[in-house]
Amino acid sequence: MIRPLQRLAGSATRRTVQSSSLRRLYATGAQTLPKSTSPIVSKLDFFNTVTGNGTTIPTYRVLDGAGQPLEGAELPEIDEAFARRLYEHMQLLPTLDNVLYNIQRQGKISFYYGEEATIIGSAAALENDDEVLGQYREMGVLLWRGFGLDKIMGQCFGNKEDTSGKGRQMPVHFGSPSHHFHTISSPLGTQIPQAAGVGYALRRDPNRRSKSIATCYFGEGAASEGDFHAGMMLASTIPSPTLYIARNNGFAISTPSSEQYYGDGIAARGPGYGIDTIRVDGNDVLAVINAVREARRRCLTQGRAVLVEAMSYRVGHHSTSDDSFAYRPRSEVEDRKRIDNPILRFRYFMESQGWWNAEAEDELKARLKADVMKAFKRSENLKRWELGELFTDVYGGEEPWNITEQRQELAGLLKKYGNAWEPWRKELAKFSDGGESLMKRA
Ligand SMILES: Cc1ncc(C[n+]2csc(CCOP(=O)(O)OP(=O)(O)O)c2C)c(N)n1
Ligand SMILES: [K+]
Repeated sequence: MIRPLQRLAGSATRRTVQSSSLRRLYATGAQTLPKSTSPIVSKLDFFNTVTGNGTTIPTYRVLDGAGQPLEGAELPEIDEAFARRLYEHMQLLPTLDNVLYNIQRQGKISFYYGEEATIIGSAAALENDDEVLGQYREMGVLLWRGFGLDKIMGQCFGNKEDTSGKGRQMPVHFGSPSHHFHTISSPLGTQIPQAAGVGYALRRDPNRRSKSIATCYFGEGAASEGDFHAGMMLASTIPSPTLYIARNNGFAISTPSSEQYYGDGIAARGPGYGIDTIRVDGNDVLAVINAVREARRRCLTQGRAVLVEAMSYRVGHHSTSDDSFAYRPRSEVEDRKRIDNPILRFRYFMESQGWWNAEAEDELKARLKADVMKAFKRSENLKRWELGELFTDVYGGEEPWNITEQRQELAGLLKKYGNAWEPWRKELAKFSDGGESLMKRA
């Protein structure tokens, strides 16, 4: 009978034999452990930064705050016409923002909000038929692709110009198959794993393989959703040409990014998934163009995902239902507008090239405002879609029984209460917030 102690001694001997044979295997260079390129170290050392030594990931920029090239920076090759096109589109966003914001205050549409150098710079660096899956601040991509102000207004009003949404979506939830712009959905983060699927579909399509990529925009707040990690995992393990652009604008409504994550932003997560990553100054339109062009090139040549984190600051309120001065000082916003304004920075650059002056600025601002107001006035009077459209376009073939039932129920309700609706809507419009607080109480 073997006593426990002897059994232990016996297994210890076996372990010794095993480890010496392992030692021989290692000595001959044989790989017996899961594949890894990790070097072996004998120092007990924990880490929590990507770059090591406690330093954070750098931010790539080419223009300084005064619009002058940084020493050693390579600017993208752009001519005057292209620079003007960039600048006009950047200026168009705040113009639209102001008009739509004021319309909303009169209760005409639900809400609107926007951003500039990151959106226009990235749009300019993509091909117009790259698939785009946005969050809700990427209207500039559509404008860059020629979507047009009438279509923008049409979607916000839900009128007949809104040919894909047919008034069934919230304002600024655009979608346009012909512009390769997938419909925005309100739940945060859903587009992130979907984009990995779109990228994979492109890779499998013989006509689009190595030509088109999927581009996915999201905020640093959305990156806290589980869908972010699911998307990164998918794009990294089932490789696809998917470009992730994280817009880090410092706030997710009232949550500052300092409370959103404890690590080094969103960029630090890329290497964890083996994804090529860069952090770029999102207020430097030329740096964004360079970074996104190179990211796109990598997506296509490697057939793999790339992550770009664009750093900026949300100077506007989150939306028209938000008063951001409740959670950040007005002076902070004013400072950022003054010190780090993406439009102004590019204007300084244009001026230094002799491509822009005060006269051109005045002309542009007047023209953009007139264009936006014209589109707004036209849109206001256009007919809207029938309510019955609520039930179309989801199911092909015969209408399912439950949809028929819902359609009939709505018809009954409209018959009974339809007359009460119009005055109620007018009542709501009298409120400066479009009746939102009243609805909340109801
Ligand atoms: C799953 C989900 N949770 C919460 C919300 C409410 N919500 C809408 S926008 C938003 C903030 C998003 O912030 P971020 O992703 O950083 O984008 P940003 O608005 O700053 O561009 C929140 C919490 C939502 N739409 N979906
Ligand atoms: K954000």
